[in-house]
Amino acid sequence: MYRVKFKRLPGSEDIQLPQKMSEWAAGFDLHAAVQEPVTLAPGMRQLIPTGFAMAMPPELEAQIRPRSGLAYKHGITCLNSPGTIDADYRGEVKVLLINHGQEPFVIERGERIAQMVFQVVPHVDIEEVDELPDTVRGEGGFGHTGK
Ligand SMILES: O=c1ccn([C@H]2C[C@H](O)[C@@H](COP(=O)(O)OP(=O)(O)OP(=O)(O)O)O2)c(=O)[nH]1
Ligand SMILES: [Mg+2]
Repeated sequence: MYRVKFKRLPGSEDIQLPQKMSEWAAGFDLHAAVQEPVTLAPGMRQLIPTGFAMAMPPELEAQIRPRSGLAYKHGITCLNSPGTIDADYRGEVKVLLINHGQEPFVIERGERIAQMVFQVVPHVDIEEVDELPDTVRGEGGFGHTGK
């Protein structure tokens, strides 16, 4: 079990902190901390505040992912999916939504707009070399094994 600290930001006291909607949900739903309803016209993107900042242990990252219901019903998704929240980021968590649908979509204050999934991220040291170890695959890729 990892402990992650959440801090509500000024003006967002009424916004629900990220919340799991079922016991074993992978994601914590994120709520829109928009002051006024925001209308996303078809094809448009908007950075939506969530009203909180957080601090997690350095072995974690958090991914911001779309909600499938919004994607299926309205074409609303995260443009940079999955968004990456670094363990050392202390700014407000924001969600970059895009409307891939045909209709304008209104985001109301407090609405659940995306979800956040925590992951353990291996920290890696880079070593520059002249030769890489051989493999059977070699440089084959991008469908070289067939359809
Ligand atoms: O959907 C997202 C993606 C990122 N961030 C915040 C947290 C993350 O730690 C920071 C930087 O994100 P990223 O590394 O993806 O963006 P960048 O363009 O590389 O910016 P930077 O130069 O600040 O790292 O922005 C969000 O709030 N929401
Ligand atoms: Mg970056």
